[in-house]
Amino acid sequence: MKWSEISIHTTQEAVEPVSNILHEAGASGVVIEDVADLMKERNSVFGEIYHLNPNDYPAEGVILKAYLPVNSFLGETVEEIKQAVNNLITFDIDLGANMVSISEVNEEEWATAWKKYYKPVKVSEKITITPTWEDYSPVSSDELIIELDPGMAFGTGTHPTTVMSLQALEKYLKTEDKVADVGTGSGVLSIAAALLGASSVDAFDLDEVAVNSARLNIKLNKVQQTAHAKQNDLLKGVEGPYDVVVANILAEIILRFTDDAANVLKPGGYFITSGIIQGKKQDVKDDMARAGFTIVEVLEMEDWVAIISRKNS
Ligand SMILES: C[S@@+](CC[C@H](N)C(=O)[O-])C[C@H]1O[C@@H](n2cnc3c(N)ncnc32)[C@H](O)[C@@H]1O
Repeated sequence: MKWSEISIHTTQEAVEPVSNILHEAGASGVVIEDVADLMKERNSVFGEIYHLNPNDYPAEGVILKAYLPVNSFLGETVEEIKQAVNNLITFDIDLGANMVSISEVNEEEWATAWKKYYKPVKVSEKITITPTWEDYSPVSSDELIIELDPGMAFGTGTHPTTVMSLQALEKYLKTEDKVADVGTGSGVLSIAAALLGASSVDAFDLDEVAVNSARLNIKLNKVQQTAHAKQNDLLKGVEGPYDVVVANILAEIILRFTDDAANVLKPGGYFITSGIIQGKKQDVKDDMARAGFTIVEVLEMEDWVAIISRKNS
């Protein structure tokens, strides 16, 4: 698969909002590099990756790098990223150089770029996510290890929205539960659900590439007896019943299927939603109440919110 590297040269102040834009555009991880450090490697970095004259770069600021798969939506996505970054000026955020550059990298270069940054991460009490190339040994006997290969998946599994979803699954999922994972991406939440003892997990994603990568990761983690990935638009045509529905997807999309989630969940079942920005928290809470849910917990990490609701009996 071909990947596109999106680099944005900006200021420290803009790191968080620009990272959020990249995440919302579908990047599962953002690499932040200090320009001063990069200048030290100017020959390789500026020469090979950016194809720019190093003298054009001031020795300050940061470069945010994210990777998106090259597909038919890429052009549109890049335009949306540029637009969203420029919109930040309206909020008085100093974008500095605000240079957006795009280059295509192949599988090998992409994997090498990630290998530098992607290490095993303990994301919850029990779950550690580790890249396939790391030789990781569990620290305790009840530790659950999810192996992800970002060379064939979207996610490193360590974005705050994913981490909060994993923490909520660990807390609310019971052994033998039936689970639906809406917007599975790399399949990380489905793998976690299976490792936590679910009896079956249906993983849905609209994107065919995501479905394929979820299938590969499910197999890699040896949970293919329990978890199955399928291309599907949200919960359309899905009957359930489920004990848990988990969805790490944008608030605007969650609002489109709260009724369907209520329909497929058993009374008392949990709806774990993440990927919600602070500004949309109240909209999602209100819609949960309208659709027959009671909010049981709200988690917050950086600027992101996860809402755990329970279907009323
Ligand atoms: C933020 S990613 C979450 C990936 C993974 N579940 C995680 O927690 O790391 C959101 C996923 O939702 C998928 N998605 C977006 N719209 C969808 C829809 N209408 N139906 C199903 N999946 C959708 C995207 O393709 C993407 O893989």
